[in-house]
Amino acid sequence: MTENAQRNREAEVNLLAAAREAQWSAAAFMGPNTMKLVSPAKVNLLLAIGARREDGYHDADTIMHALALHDTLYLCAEDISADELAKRTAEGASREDVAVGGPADNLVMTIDLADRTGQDLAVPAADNLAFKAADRLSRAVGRDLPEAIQLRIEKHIPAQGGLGGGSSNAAAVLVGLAKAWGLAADDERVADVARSLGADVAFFLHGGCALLGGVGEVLQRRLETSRRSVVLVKPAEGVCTAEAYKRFDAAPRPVPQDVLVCDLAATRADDVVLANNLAPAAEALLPELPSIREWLAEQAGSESVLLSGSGSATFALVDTFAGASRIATAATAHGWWARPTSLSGLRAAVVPGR
Ligand SMILES: C[C@](O)(CO)[C@H](O)COP(=O)(O)OP(=O)(O)OC[C@H]1O[C@@H](n2ccc(N)nc2=O)[C@H](O)[C@@H]1O
Ligand SMILES: Nc1ncnc2c1ncn2[C@@H]1O[C@H](COP(=O)(O)OP(=O)(O)OP(=O)(O)O)[C@@H](O)[C@H]1O
Repeated sequence: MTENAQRNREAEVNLLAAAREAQWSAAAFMGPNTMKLVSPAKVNLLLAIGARREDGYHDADTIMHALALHDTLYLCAEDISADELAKRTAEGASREDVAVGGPADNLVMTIDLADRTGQDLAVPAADNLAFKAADRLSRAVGRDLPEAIQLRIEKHIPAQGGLGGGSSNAAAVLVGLAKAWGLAADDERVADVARSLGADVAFFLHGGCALLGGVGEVLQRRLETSRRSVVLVKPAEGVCTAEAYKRFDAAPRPVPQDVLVCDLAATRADDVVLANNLAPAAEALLPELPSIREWLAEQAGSESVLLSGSGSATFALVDTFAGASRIATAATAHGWWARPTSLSGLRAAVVPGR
């Protein structure tokens, strides 16, 4: 094939992909039963890990703050006939984007994951936290009639960044299905399922800024949110959260007591002194992380820079969005993924007016 023909072939493929995207967006925007959901990222302003418990999890005091950076989800749940369920279940058996769950294998879910972060994240539907959320909620409320759920996830939050993307997607699905299934917004079964899915999921039901205890899933109280800008910088590699905790156990180091006392008493996000005692363990797993932290500290001052959760995203708090954008542009030139954003009061929520 000549170079030109090759280029034309690639252009055709891109056009096809673009047309498919446009078709999906149009369907999503026009479908009367399709809900649009916002699914924000988070950073941990404080992460104070304590002792390892019997179940392998660690006690944790954490202050999480939602970001304006978010994934967008489109969710459509519809009743189907038993024949249709059987047909879709049979078709789905050989497809990675389809998973079947519910108390009577009655729920067939299709997940279309569009990764906009450049990572090309591919997660089989059955492993997607969004599916696990739907499956567990349907069991918790005993929905056993044939049902189909179509979910589109447009990802802007990089995975394995310590930014809680998967957990936030799960929370958004819980919120969307609670609405579709006529559950009260404060139905305890929604909160219970959230806590069962992972340490970070419950936070996203509240969003904004909050102090959490337990293993990071028990809301203690809310803090006044901040309006500061944020720049996120992440190397190509992620950090596996479980690995970071394992490394932490080899040499546990507490957050300094004076910082902990100050943070546990803080009522405003702006008063929180940044601290994360999981950071040394995560940084030991990924040698590029200390270089990113040092580079960011030169740009924004070391007291404003912290690894988020188990990483691999490091964030810096900056006073202006222009400042965050300037640093993000410079970080991109180093080959890192970087985004300017801001702290926000967002939570996992249905976008109204659709
Ligand atoms: C690092 C943080 O993101 C900070 O917000 C969280 O602590 C982790 O939240 P997450 O990703 O929702 O974590 P999960 O999916 O619940 O747990 C992943 C793994 O991390 C470890 N883990 C997590 C939370 C915790 N308090 N103690 C732990 O030891 C466990 O090995 C667990 O198997
Ligand atoms: N909806 C989802 N979005 C992203 N990742 C998902 C999702 N469902 C399951 N995963 C899996 O979870 C892994 C971690 O993704 P996630 O974005 O939640 O990481 P994280 O930012 O480190 O999370 P946390 O801050 O909660 O530890 C991914 O590598 C992927 O295999």
